[in-house]
Amino acid sequence: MATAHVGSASRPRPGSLHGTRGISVRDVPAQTPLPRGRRASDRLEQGHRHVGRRRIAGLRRRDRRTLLRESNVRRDWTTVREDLYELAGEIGRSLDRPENLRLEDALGTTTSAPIVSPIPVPHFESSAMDGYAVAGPGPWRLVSDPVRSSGERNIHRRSGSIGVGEAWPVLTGSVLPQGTEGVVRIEHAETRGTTVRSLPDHPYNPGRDMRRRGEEMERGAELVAAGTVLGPRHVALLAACGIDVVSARRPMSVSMAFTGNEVIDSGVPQPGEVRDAFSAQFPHLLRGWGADISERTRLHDDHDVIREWISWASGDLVILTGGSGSSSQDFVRQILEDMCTELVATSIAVRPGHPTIVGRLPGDRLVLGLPGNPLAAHTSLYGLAPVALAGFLGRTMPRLRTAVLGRDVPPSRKAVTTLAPCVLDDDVARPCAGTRSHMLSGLAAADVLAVIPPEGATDGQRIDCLPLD
Ligand SMILES: Nc1nc2c(c(=O)[nH]1)N[C@H]1C(S)=C(S)[C@@H](COP(=O)(O)OP(=O)(O)OC[C@H]3O[C@@H](n4cnc5c(N)ncnc54)[C@H](O)[C@@H]3O)O[C@H]1N2
Ligand code: MOO
Repeated sequence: MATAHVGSASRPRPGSLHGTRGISVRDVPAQTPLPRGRRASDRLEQGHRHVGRRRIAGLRRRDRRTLLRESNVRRDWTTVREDLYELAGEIGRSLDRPENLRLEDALGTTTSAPIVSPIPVPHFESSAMDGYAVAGPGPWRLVSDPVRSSGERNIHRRSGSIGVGEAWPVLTGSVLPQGTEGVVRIEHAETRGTTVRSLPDHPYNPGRDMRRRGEEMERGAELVAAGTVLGPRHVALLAACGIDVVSARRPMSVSMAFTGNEVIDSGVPQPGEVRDAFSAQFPHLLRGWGADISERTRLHDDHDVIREWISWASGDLVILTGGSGSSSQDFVRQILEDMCTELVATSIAVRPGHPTIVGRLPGDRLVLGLPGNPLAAHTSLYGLAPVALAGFLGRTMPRLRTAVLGRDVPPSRKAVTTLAPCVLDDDVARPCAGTRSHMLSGLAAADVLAVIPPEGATDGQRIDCLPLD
């Protein structure tokens, strides 16, 4: 990972052309021939290897501006993801706040330690069917009457014992009497008076339809690993094993603001207006990745308003959309470059989404400044937000899936990674139409975002893909 700290700035860095307190930038021109076996993305990151997570807190404003001007180079997309994961992990660990949560409050939280079973599973010998517990070959003599439920009486708990030639009525899940050698299902038995026989077409099999203590898991077996996002299925297993309290990290809280005076919330947009294409679904996407939305709001394009909101945003992760460009009216960029104490990226070598800003705000908060262009905002969100959440919560880095590319994609003219909305046809990713960064029709049709490397990819090549859920 490329890390540069202002404090360690005096060390000369290989490959730097010039330095500002040791932080220097060298942009390798895209047309430079690549050494054998190197990818264009290697070149990009190699050229900028000292541009990365850098602490800028405490710098004088002028030094900060110089640093940012020089560091406003495109960082490799994969490296930005790795650096973001690491920074989010640092912040998550520094806050160190696993909590003991009641199981019913734990859904969607992330376990901070492995959870083991306090009991063997199953924890007692029981019948898997309604019928008769028996011992020895049939016929058998019933030694107990069936019991009937009434009130709070738990008839599954009734215990007893049988000997060879004896039968005992059982229910699915009830304790087997001592001496049981097998269970005869009720529909496979004929009962006359106190005599029970197996029907001729269902001969008795000893050992059948019994649930053995510990056959699924031993006591102490791991039920869920540390770092597991507890879903309904995990909660079911934990409940079945008698777990009442789990040690888990609470979800990462997210504050979201959507900027743009031209953005309208409802109805058909007029010329000069756009209909907000983010706020209806971004919070849901984030919740699906394990976040808790603490704030969502629309903000006017007003420097002071945006700055004030960022200062007070309470989320562990602060997300803004729009204003990420470099014009005098793009306040989000100006404010984040001023406020961030550490910057992972001010520009990413990815298309769409290159103006995305990734950094750390005072108060141990992460920030993503997403572009306003609708496809770019989505590709940045899908590419970065799950990584931030995973790092923060101590989960593993979200996996990319792979697919076979369904057609040639030429090298990128700007040596950037392309996130291409693709339809999945079995294992074949076919690029969609309608994927310029202001368009959404390709994304709506797509199943994945194919990660096309800067050098392009050929028909039939296996490539990474970001899932779109
Ligand atoms: N001179 C340059 N201009 C632009 C560049 C560049 O490199 N040089 N980059 C372009 C790219 S790429 C992007 S992406 C955008 C980044 O724009 P901003 O993040 O500053 O966003 P805005 O200017 O506020 O908006 C851009 C676009 O998106 C629409 N928008 C904004 N919010 C929403 C929303 N909630 N729902 C739907 N659409 C939204 C907004 O109306 C604009 O059309 O800059 C390019 N320009
Ligand atoms: O990079 Mo822009 O973010 O292509 O739309």
